[in-house]
Formats: sequence, structure tokens, C-alpha cells
Amino acid sequence: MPVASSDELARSVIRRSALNSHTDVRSTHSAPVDSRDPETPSRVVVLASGSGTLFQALADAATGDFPACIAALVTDRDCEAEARAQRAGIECVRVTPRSYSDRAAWNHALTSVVDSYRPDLVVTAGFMRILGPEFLAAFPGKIVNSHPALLPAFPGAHAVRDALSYGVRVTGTTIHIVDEGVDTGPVLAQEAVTVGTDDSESSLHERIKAVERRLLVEVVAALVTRGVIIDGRKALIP
Ligand SMILES: Nc1nc2c(c(=O)[nH]1)N[C@@H](CN(C=O)c1ccc(C(=O)N[C@@H](CCC(=O)O)C(=O)O)cc1)CN2
Ligand SMILES: NCC(=O)N[C@@H]1O[C@H](COP(=O)([O-])[O-])[C@@H](O)[C@H]1O
Repeated sequence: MPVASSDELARSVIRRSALNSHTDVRSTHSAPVDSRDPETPSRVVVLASGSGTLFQALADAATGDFPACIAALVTDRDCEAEARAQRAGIECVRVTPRSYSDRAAWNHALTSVVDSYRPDLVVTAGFMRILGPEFLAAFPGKIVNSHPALLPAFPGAHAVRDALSYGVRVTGTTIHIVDEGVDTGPVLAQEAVTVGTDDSESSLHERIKAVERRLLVEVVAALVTRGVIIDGRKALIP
């Protein structure tokens, strides 16, 4: 399955008919009443920029008894995640910043492409771009990120390297709601990973990713079936 450009997709995309009402991941104080037909899986769009092993974990889970399907992979660059999507038969669209006049135009195109898949949840899984206000407003409380550190420690694009450089003995992963800050959104789940004395950035990151792949699948399943209650900095999956 070829990787479509956002322009090609814009020409070809046919907005899907509204799905059955689904579990809505609300950023409110009341957990959603799940009126979605349990037989209709929720729709997840994954954003990625790299090797795509987290995307692969979600795609693999979705082939089994899983309450969500992966509606599409969206990338910002040529990356291994795209080949994974093609092998899995999952639609893939690349929205490249350099194809647009500025960041806002890129963010607008990204928002349109992702919205065309009518996601119940958007997962950034190694997506190395900061999502802008238009994107965040389009999917309020529905964007989830996996970060390879125990936030608020080591935010940003180089968390594993920064943790090693600092000399921490324990790091880990954080799954959080994405907000307008960078890695500042309410925390949904965390798990610690011990730093070995002989760890390199690569060896440590691989061990963190092994935890992320399991935790992300668990959290996505919980979110689409039970929703989330966001109250200030607290995010609770009931
Ligand atoms: N509005 C938000 N967008 C995103 C968040 C977030 O918390 N809020 N998380 C990121 C993922 N991420 C950490 O988990 C992250 C990714 C990238 C960067 C960063 O500084 N990117 C640079 C460019 C990097 C590059 O292109 O090589 C940039 O975008 O200018 C920081 C944190 C997903 N989006
Ligand atoms: N700050 C964002 C960030 O560093 N995200 C990290 O990119 C990796 C993607 O792995 P993958 O490409 O193998 O799925 C994951 O470790 C994820 O936490």
C-alpha cells in the first residue's frame, strides 16, 4: 500500500460516514457513557517519525481481540514506521513540514488529514514534532503520547540521552495526555526502568521501549473502553 501524500489524500479521501456513537475520550469531569456498539472498535490514528515499534505493537494488538482498530498511520518524514504500516495493510499518509509555507500551514494539513479518519484517539508514538493549537483543539483530550522518561524529568526530544548524561539510576516511561506544552500533559501511566551501569543510550532505550510497547497497548485499550476523566493535572481512567 503506497504512502499517500497529504495532497493525494485530500483529493481522494471520502469522509467516512459517521461511525456508531463511540466511547468519547472527554476532557470533562464526567466519564463518558459508553454508548458505542461494543462490536464496533474505536478508531485510533497513530503519528510516528521513526522505527515505529510502538506503532507495530498497536497494529499487532489490533489484529486480535482488541477494542480499537488502527485507522491510519500519519508521519512527518520517510521512516521505517511507514514500511510497517504498508506490511500491515494500514493506510499511511506523510505530511512533511517542508511541503508547507510555515508551521501553521503544516499543522493545518496534519489536522485535516488526521480528522479525515475520524479518530476516537490519536497516539503520538515517536512523533518528533510539536503539535500546534489547531491540532490540539481538533482532538481535545484525545491525544496520547508515550515519552521515554519519568516526566517531569527529561522532557523533550532526547530524553534517554539526557537521563544517561544526568546519571540517574532509574528512569522509565510516561504515557500522558498531550497538551499545549511539551510533555506537560496529565499523566495516565508510568513505569520505571533501571539504568544499568553499562547501558548505552541505545541499550537503555530498547529496554524502555519494551515497557512502552506493553504499557501503550494497555492504556489505549483502557482509554477507548473506559474513557478518561481529566481534572486539572489529574487524568483518571475509571
Ligand atoms: N503539543 C505537543 N506536541 C507534542 C508533544 C507534547 O507533549 N505536546 N509530545 C511530542 C513527543 N515528544 C516527546 O514525547 C517530543 C517530540 C519532539 C520534540 C521537539 O523538540 N521537536 C522539534 C523538532 C525535532 C525534529 O524534528 O527532529 C520541533 O518540533 O521543533 C519535543 C518533544 C509529540 N508532540
Ligand atoms: N519525545 C518523543 C520521544 O522520544 N518518543 C519516543 O520515541 C520512541 C519511538 O520508538 P519507535 O519508533 O520504535 O516506535 C519511543 O521510545 C517514544 O517514547
